Amino acid sequence: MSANIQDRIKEKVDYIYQRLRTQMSSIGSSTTSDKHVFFVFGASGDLAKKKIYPTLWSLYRDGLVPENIHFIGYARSQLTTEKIFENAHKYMKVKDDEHEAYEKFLKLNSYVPGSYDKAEDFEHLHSETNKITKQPTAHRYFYLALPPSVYDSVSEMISKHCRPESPGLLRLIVEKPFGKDLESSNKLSEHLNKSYSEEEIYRIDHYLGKEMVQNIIVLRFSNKIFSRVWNRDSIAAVNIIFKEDIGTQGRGGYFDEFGIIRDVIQNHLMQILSILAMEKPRSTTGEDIRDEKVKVLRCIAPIKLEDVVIGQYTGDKESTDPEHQEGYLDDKGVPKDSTTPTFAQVVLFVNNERWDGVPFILRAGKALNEKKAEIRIQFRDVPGGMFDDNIQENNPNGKLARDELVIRVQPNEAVYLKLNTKRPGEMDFSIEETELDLTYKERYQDVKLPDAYERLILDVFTGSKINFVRSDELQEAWRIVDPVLAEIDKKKIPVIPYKFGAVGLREAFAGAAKHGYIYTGTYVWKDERSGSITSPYKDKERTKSNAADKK
Ligand SMILES: NC(=O)C1=CN([C@@H]2O[C@H](COP(=O)(O)OP(=O)(O)OC[C@H]3O[C@@H](n4cnc5c(N)ncnc54)[C@H](OP(=O)(O)O)[C@@H]3O)[C@@H](O)[C@H]2O)C=CC1
Ligand SMILES: O=C1O[C@H](COP(=O)(O)O)[C@@H](O)[C@H](O)[C@H]1O
Repeated sequence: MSANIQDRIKEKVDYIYQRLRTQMSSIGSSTTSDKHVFFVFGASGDLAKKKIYPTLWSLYRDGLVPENIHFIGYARSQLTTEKIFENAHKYMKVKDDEHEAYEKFLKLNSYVPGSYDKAEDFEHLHSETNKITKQPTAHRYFYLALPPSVYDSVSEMISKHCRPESPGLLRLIVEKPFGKDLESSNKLSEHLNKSYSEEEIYRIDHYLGKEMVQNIIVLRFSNKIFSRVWNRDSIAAVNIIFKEDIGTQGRGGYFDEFGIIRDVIQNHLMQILSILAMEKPRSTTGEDIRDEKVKVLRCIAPIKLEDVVIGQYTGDKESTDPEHQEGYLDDKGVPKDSTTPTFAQVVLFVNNERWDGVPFILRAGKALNEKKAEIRIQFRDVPGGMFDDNIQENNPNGKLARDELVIRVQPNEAVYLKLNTKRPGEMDFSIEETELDLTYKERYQDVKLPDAYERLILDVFTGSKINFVRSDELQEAWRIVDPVLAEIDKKKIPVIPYKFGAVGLREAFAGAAKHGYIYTGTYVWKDERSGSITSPYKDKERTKSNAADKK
C-alpha cells in the first residue's frame, strides 16, 4: 500500500482503537494492555489459505491489527502452523524486505486441532487460548471459514465454551451462504440469535468491501449533479453485471447445491442494488445506512418467472484452452444430469415513488468471455428530434445514444459517463459518443486499493458494521428470490446451454431490451479501444442478438 494512503488509514484506525479503549475503560476493562485473539475456523481450507491468512498478514504488516494480538487456527485436520503457512505460501506475497516482519507474524500464530461438535474440544481450545493470552478477558474474533453444514454446531460450541470473560468482546464472522432459501436462512438466524446478540454477528459479503461498491454512497450523496437525476424521471434502466471467465474449477460440488442466483445475485448484486436505490441515510453510521437498505428491499416484489433467464455452460470443444473445453457437467463434483444454472438474469422493480417502472436488470454468469463487475445506469432518451440529421451513420437505432453512467467495480476500477459530443473538427453538428472518464489507475497512480477482505476484517476489529449484512436485509433479499428459486429447483424453468467463453445469452440481452435497456453497440470504452481487454461490443453473437432484439 502506498505510504500516503497507509498513513491515512493507520491514523483513522489508531483513532478508532483509542475510542474503543476509552469505551472499554468506562466499563471497567483494562486499556492498552487489552489482548486480542483472532480465530480462523476451517484453517485447513481453501478460503483460509487464499484469503484469510494472506489478509491477516497484510493487516499485520501495515500495522492495522490491534497491539497484543494472537491468531489461532482451528480445524479437524492434524496440522501444524508450519504446514498451514506452507500451504498458503503462494498467496501470502511476502516481499524481499518483509521477511523479518513475516517471521514475527508467524510467531503470533498457533494451531489447535479439534472437532466441530464436541464440547471437550472447544473447552480445550478455550483453555489453550487462556494459556496463550494469560488474560481471560482478551477480546475474541471468530472467523467461520467453514462449510455452512457445520455453522450451527460450531457457533453453539463457541458461545457455550469459548466466550471471553466479561468485559472481553466477542465477534463472530460468518461467511456466506447464509442459508439456501428464506426458511433455512431464517433458521440459521434464529439459531445464531439464541447464542449471540446481533451486535456480535458480522455477516460477510465481500462485495461490500470493494472500493467501487463503497464509493456508490459517496458518488450518489455528495454530488448534487447526481441527486437531481437519480430517479424514474431521468433513469430508464439499471444494469448490474457480474461476469467471470472461469468455470467452477473443481468447486462444482459446492456450487451445484446453490447455483448462480444464490451464489452471486441474492447477495453481491442485491447488496449493490440496495445501495444504488436506497434513500439518503440520516448519517454514515452502520445502522442508518442499513435501515435505508432494508427499506428499499421491502419495496421489491418477488421476481416474476417471465423475468428470469438461466443458463449452464458447456465445453467449447474448438477452444485451444483446455479449461474452456470442459463444461459444467464435466466438473467432478457435479451430477451428470444437473440443471443448476451457472448463468442467470433477473429483473427487479422497486415499487416506490423514486423508482416505479424502472427495471433493475441483474445478470451474473460463470465461464463467460471476461471477468468483470459493473453497474450501468442508463438515462432516458433526449426528447425532440433536433439532431436527427446529425447522428453518426453507424448508430443502428437512428436515434441519439442514451447517456450512461458506468461504475466499473472490477477489474480496472473506473467511473465514466457516456455522453454525446460534437465530433471534433466537423463543421456541422455531427455527433459522436464519448465519455467523461475517471479511471483510477490513471487518476490515482500512487494508490493501491486495499483488498475487500482487508477492509472487512479491519472493520471487524474496529467494530464498524456498515459493510456487513444485517439479518433483516438478508431476510428481504431471500424473500425476493425465494419463489423463483423454488421453481428453478423444481426444474420449471428451461436452462439454456451456452459455450464456455460466450459473451452472454441472447435470451438475456433480449430480456433486457424488452424492459427498455437499449444497447446500441456503437460505443467502445477506451480500455477496449486500446485492446487491453476483449470488447464484448465487437462480439458477433452480441451483434446478432442486438439485431434480433430490434426486429
Ligand atoms: N473458497 C472460496 O473462494 C470462498 C469460500 N466462501 C465460503 O467460505 C466458507 C469456507 O469455504 P472453503 O474454505 O472453500 O471451504 P472448504 O471446503 O475448504 O472447507 C474449509 C474446511 O472445513 C472443513 N470441512 C470441509 N468439508 C467439511 C464437511 N463436510 N464437514 C465438516 N467440515 C468440513 C475442512 O477442514 P477439516 O477437515 O480440517 O476440519 C476444510 O479444510 C464456505 O462457507 C464457503 O461458501 C465464500 C467465498 C469464497
Ligand atoms: O462469493 C463469490 O464470489 C466469487 C467472485 O468474487 P470476486 O471478488 O473475484 O469477484 C465467485 O467466484 C464465487 O463463486 C462466489 O461464491
